[in-house]
Amino acid sequence: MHIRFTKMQGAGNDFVVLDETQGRLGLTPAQYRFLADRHFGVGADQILTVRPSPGAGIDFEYVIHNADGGQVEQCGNGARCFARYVRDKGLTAQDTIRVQTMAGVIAPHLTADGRVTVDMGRPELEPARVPFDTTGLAPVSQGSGQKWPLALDGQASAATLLVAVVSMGNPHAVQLVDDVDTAPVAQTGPLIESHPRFPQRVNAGYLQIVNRGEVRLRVYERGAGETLACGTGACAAVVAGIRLGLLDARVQVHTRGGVLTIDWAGGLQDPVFMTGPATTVFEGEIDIPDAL
Ligand SMILES: N[C@@H](CCC[C@H](N)C(=O)O)C(=O)O
Repeated sequence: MHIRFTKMQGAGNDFVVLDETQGRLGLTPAQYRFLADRHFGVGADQILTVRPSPGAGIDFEYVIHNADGGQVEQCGNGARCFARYVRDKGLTAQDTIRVQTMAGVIAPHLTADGRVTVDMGRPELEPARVPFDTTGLAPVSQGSGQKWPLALDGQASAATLLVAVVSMGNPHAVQLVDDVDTAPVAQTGPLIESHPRFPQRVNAGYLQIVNRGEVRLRVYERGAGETLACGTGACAAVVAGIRLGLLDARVQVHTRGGVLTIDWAGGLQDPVFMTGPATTVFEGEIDIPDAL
């Protein structure tokens, strides 16, 4: 199969974007993996697919596959790139777009300065709904938040971490670290991602508080490994930091690929807003092998 694609990035989290507004390509998980492969395919953390409106009041459907080929509920940096893509391709003239994802409707807004602000919806903090299995665990309370012990068996040190669990439509485990540069992301990230207490696996965030309005963040993403930035990870980390009493309502999140601004008023019904860049890198065409 021969297809056209657009390569995009948001704060260094990179994407292959596919247009299915005129019909489905029908790609298999192996073909998504091929596109994401940095040696044999195009290379990307996620594949984003644009589909037509699924119903009244919704402008588009936004489908997300991780580099491992699995379909996932949400992608924040991708949402900004999605909005930039549909505008640049002339698929809409709107500044604010209502987009159906697996996790519900989100609303990206293209701002005058070229960035995109996304209403990411409200965070979910109930562990069972993240989902996180708390059986036999006692949380450590701090502020209005909770940290849960997570034993990393298989670690030489048999380390027990303390994680705040948050869903932004997709699951996140956020731990506080003194310095993201020395955090053992490559070692503990895969163990947290596949920890049995997270039945749908999890994105592992490493959060360094700089001050009440500024943090540094690294994320080992479910299905993609460490990325240069994770938008939902930034939202989840700021929500966790605010609940733990460590952060104010507006936070600049420094990732390895750029800065994201996260705003959250702090109530459980309040939506989280994420603002950041969305950039087209190049357009291309590729043959995807049928037998993968
Ligand atoms: N990079 C994303 C998140 C993509 C999905 C994630 N890896 C998951 O499996 O939930 C973002 O910017 O939010």
